[in-house]
Amino acid sequence: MTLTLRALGKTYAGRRVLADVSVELAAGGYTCVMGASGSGKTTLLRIVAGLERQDAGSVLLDGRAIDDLPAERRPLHTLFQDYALFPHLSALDNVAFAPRLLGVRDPELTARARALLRDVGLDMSFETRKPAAMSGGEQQRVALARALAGAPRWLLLDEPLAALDRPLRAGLRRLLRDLARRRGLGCLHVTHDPEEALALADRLLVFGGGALLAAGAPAELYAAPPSLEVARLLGEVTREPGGDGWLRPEHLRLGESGATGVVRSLACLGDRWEVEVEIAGRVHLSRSPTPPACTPGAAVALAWDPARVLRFAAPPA
Ligand SMILES: Nc1ncnc2c1ncn2[C@@H]1O[C@H](COP(=O)(O)OP(=O)(O)OP(=O)(O)O)[C@@H](O)[C@H]1O
Repeated sequence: MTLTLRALGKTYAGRRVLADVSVELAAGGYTCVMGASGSGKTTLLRIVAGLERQDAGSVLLDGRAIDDLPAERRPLHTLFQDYALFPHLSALDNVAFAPRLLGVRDPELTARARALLRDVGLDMSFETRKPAAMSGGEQQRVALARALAGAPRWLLLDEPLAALDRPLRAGLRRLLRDLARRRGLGCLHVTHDPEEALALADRLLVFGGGALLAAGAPAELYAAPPSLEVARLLGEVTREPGGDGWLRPEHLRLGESGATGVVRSLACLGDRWEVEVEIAGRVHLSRSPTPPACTPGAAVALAWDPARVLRFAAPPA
């Protein structure tokens, strides 16, 4: 089902939160939504879910407006950061909740809920456990199984992994991507995390000040962002030594020749190294996968490929 947002607008107490947002999202596509805090991402998701009413524009599924359809009748399911499981129900009963409402009965009901728990990587020991006896990652897996149980056409995800620590996040991210792809499920996923957006999305929407600033393939927007704001949302940038452009830190290399400066600091970030180099009073950031052969205070040179320099028009005054 194609999801179309047509000229959506929303104002809260005289303040415009979304302005004329139009975009068409293909069935089965994985779209991530990024933007600074307060840029209207959650509001957009809530409007699509039917939890909030827009002031202008329309939400359409396969070309048919669903604006008058209450949230529970839309073929969508929303996954929240805080899981929102029913605390008094076991994992199995949480998952069985929607199909039961739809009239599915045992033994089909239990079989279906069990299969879904298995699909999200939870073994039989979870069936009788209630949310309070589960970790955050396990609860989010149950929430995902519950979301899938109603066979939605679109999954709306509002920072679903934000409360989890890094290794858990990576595991759930892969699970989400695999489940969505295997089921041809469309996903609209709000995240602050560029790594998450780059890993999951085949399409990225970037919001700023309630408007759509950029839309495209995440890797392309990372490599060629249309503005400094979009560039920064997707990762760090550092100034071009001696110039007015910008570079991704991994494109600024410590070498034998180039712009010379002094090492200010060195840090190992696990899978990469980060070096701050000061040139003419400005600090530049260089990242590499291998340990740099320098120490703080040493004189070094920075080199870069001019084709990697990002240049942006000055923002409107
Ligand atoms: N019910 C409401 N009443 C009044 N203002 C609201 C309401 N809901 C949201 N807002 C305001 O609308 C703006 C956009 O909020 P929204 O939650 O959509 O932003 P966001 O991009 O999701 O932010 P964050 O990344 O911090 O979650 C914010 O300034 C927020 O304070």
